[in-house]
Amino acid sequence: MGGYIHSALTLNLFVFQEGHPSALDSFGNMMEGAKKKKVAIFLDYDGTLSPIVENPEQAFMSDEMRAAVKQVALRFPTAIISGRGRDKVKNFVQLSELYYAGSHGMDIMGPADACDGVTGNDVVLFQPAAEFLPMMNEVFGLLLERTQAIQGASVENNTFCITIHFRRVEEKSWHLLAEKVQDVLKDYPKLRLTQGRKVLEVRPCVEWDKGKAVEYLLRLLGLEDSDSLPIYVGDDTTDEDAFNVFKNRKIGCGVLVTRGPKATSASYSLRDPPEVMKFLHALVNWSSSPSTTTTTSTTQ
Ligand SMILES: O=P(O)(O)OC[C@H]1O[C@H](O[C@H]2O[C@H](CO)[C@@H](O)[C@H](O)[C@H]2O)[C@H](O)[C@@H](O)[C@@H]1O
Repeated sequence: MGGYIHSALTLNLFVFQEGHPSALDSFGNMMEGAKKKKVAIFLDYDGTLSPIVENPEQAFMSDEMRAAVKQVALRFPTAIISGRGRDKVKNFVQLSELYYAGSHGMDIMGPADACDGVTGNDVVLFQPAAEFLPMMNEVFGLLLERTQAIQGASVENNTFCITIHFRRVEEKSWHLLAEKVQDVLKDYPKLRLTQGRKVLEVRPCVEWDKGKAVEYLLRLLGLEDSDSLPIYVGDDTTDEDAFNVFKNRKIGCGVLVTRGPKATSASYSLRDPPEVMKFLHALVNWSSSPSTTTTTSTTQ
């Protein structure tokens, strides 16, 4: 019996890898069409640049990863697109050369020197759910209060999104936690509940997600045409919104970070953050190779 299950899993993985080859093994193919194109890089944070850990406050990225992202950002317009609050993810990444889209893309900021006529500090570019801020703070307080009795549960304020973590909650209490969250939301019809990796997330009912944030940044950077090659690397269900933009518009390359087979709209895969780092190094080497003539966006 165990042998059959093992063979079935191996077969599933084989089928997945056929459809979503490794972005490292297929790097040449992936970048073949990119010569003379304007490349832009979009990176998710948790599970992509940093490992998934029990305590979300300790999801640090390594110095090597930071150095790799910095090298990429010096060569291509680069953005971090995260479910975390913008300031929080920026504190983890600690690089000023990047665009940051926090709260699943609902809080977009650019480096001042990349924004017309602005010098000095970072510039907030777009907040499609700005009016929800007081409501989000109110609901954050209620969720903290109503879930505090559940051992291991924690609530994270991600500005335009509230994340309820259950990674450290006993499985038998997951249902109770979900009920408590739904109970709070009954009084807030303008908020909706989504799910990520061992988290529930409360978001405003606005038509905005990581995919919309990527489209916004592509427009801003003048990278919407077929002369561009945007690449998005992410590991979570929320990253599928960005992969779908590429798939529907027939542009770019989506790269899913996963150890096992998953339903995805990405075209390529990588196994874990160490492989993501190798991929970033490959991009840096590729941009420096003599046969590569990349065009840099004028707004970068
Ligand atoms: O869009 P992302 O940058 O991937 O952010 C998504 C959520 O990531 C964080 O939670 C996840 O990582 C934690 C640390 O490894 C882990 O403990 C948790 O179970 C994961 O879901 C972050 O804490 C959330 O706020 C983000 O929404």
